[in-house]
Amino acid sequence: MYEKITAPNTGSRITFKEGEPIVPDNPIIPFIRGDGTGVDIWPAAQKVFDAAVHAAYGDKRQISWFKIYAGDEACDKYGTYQYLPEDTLQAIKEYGIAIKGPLTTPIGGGIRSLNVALRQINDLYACVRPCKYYAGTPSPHKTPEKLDVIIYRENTEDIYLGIEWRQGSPMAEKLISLLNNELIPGTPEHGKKQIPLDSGIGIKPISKTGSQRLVRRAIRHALRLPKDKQQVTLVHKGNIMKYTEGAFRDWGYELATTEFRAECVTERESWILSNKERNPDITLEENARQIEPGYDALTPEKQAEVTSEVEGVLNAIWDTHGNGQWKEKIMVNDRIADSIFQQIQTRPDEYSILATMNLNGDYLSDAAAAIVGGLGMGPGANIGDTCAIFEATHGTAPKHAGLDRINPGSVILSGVMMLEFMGWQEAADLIKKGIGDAIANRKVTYDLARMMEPPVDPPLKCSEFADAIIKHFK
Ligand SMILES: NC(=O)C1=CN([C@@H]2O[C@H](COP(=O)(O)OP(=O)(O)OC[C@H]3O[C@@H](n4cnc5c(N)ncnc54)[C@H](OP(=O)(O)O)[C@@H]3O)[C@@H](O)[C@H]2O)C=CC1
Ligand SMILES: O=C(O)CCC(=O)C(=O)O
Ligand SMILES: [Mg+2]
Repeated sequence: MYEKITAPNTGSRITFKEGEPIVPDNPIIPFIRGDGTGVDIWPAAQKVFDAAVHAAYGDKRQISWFKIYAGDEACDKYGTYQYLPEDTLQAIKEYGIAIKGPLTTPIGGGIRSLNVALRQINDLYACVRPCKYYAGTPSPHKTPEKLDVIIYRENTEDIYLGIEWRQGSPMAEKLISLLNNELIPGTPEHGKKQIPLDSGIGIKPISKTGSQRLVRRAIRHALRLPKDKQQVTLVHKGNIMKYTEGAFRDWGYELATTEFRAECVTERESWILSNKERNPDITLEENARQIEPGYDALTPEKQAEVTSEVEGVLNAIWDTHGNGQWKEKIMVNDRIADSIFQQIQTRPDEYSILATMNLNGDYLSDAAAAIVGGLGMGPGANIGDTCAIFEATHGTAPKHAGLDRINPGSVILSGVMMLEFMGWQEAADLIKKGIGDAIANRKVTYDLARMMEPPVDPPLKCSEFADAIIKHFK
């Protein structure tokens, strides 16, 4: 049934029920080694995964690895330009959970990005990237231990839809003409704006369905966190782009206050409720004044809108959320994208889950990883309703490829996420302990070694770091 690969002859498939995996004791898990530093990272990571599963479960549980191909390795095996063979797509679909190393984005035509293609083909709509500090990890930040966030990044639309036209192409010219001559003049709020004729054009679609399914997963995750981390922040640039970024925020709030009404409170609702808790006789108008900066400068219509919002909230949730009950709920708030970049630096402990659209989440996940030690410490998962692919935040880091020096930490921590997703918590915990203790004992690769005080010299090789992690299971 496959053209050039054969599944292991031991083990069985992981299946999904209502978005959750059902995992046998001997699952078959496809893996893609990856390009560039994938040659160094994958063997190191696989060694750690196998050792952890064996240490946690003895012979009772075991992963049967199924090698599948993408990127340069696929071209070697399947032929020129065969970056993403049908065999690979079929195996991922069939076995449900896969893990991969980084893949080079080919320059030129064809598939825009193999990594993005894998996420879109499998509808892996949530890119989940936790950034948590391991004690002893060197960081450019003074208090990196205060950052413990999980980025939930929408993974299929926004710039990932990749709808663009090159400057000067007939389609770009046609579209600009349509926009300048019909659509912009036909929309009074656009005034006399015109698109310069020599523009390239990119389209950034943000759908309600795509936004809400991402936020749904983020809220469900928040429900599983300890009480003090039960918070979801909607990240957007809605002050500028109201119908894409602003809509993402609005749809997020809508979902939180309908589907998760019993479990959630929004930040604004919490202000309204606490105003009344502090002063039970507060008028609706005074309450509105306290939640809306510049209330007195608003038009009477706008003031009436805010007052009616206050009344609506009190009528709807005072009984269920008032008198401090809201403090037990998941707090849903929102922050403007540029502000959240400084907030994770200046007030890192005020955030938990950051739900973002695609591009904002791409930037934010590298930035947050930098605080906790860099791209060598940035794991990730791409999750859909019937499939999940685990992979690091970083790319192929080509200048380090084949030198056995790169930090395999991100792929190893992506494996920890995979084991947790499978419910194999004991094995995941062993790896986390191993990484934490190795770092605390200054057993680190070059990237962390150079930032340590005093620097670690010589640093461990990539393969040696894997051994150090295993040694520190005990
Ligand atoms: N999911 C994926 O597979 C992704 C693939 N890519 C692709 O990867 C290729 C290279 O992209 P590039 O922009 O160079 O970004 P990379 O993330 O590959 O590397 C940039 C730099 O980050 C540091 N770094 C990356 N990985 C690690 C690691 N494991 N341990 C320690 N440090 C690390 C290195 O910094 P230093 O040298 O200073 O130590 C490296 O030079 C491109 O083709 C890109 O499209 C990019 C992102 C994600
Ligand atoms: O696929 C790529 O080239 C880039 C992907 C990326 O940057 C990411 O997933 O964070
Ligand atoms: Mg990225």
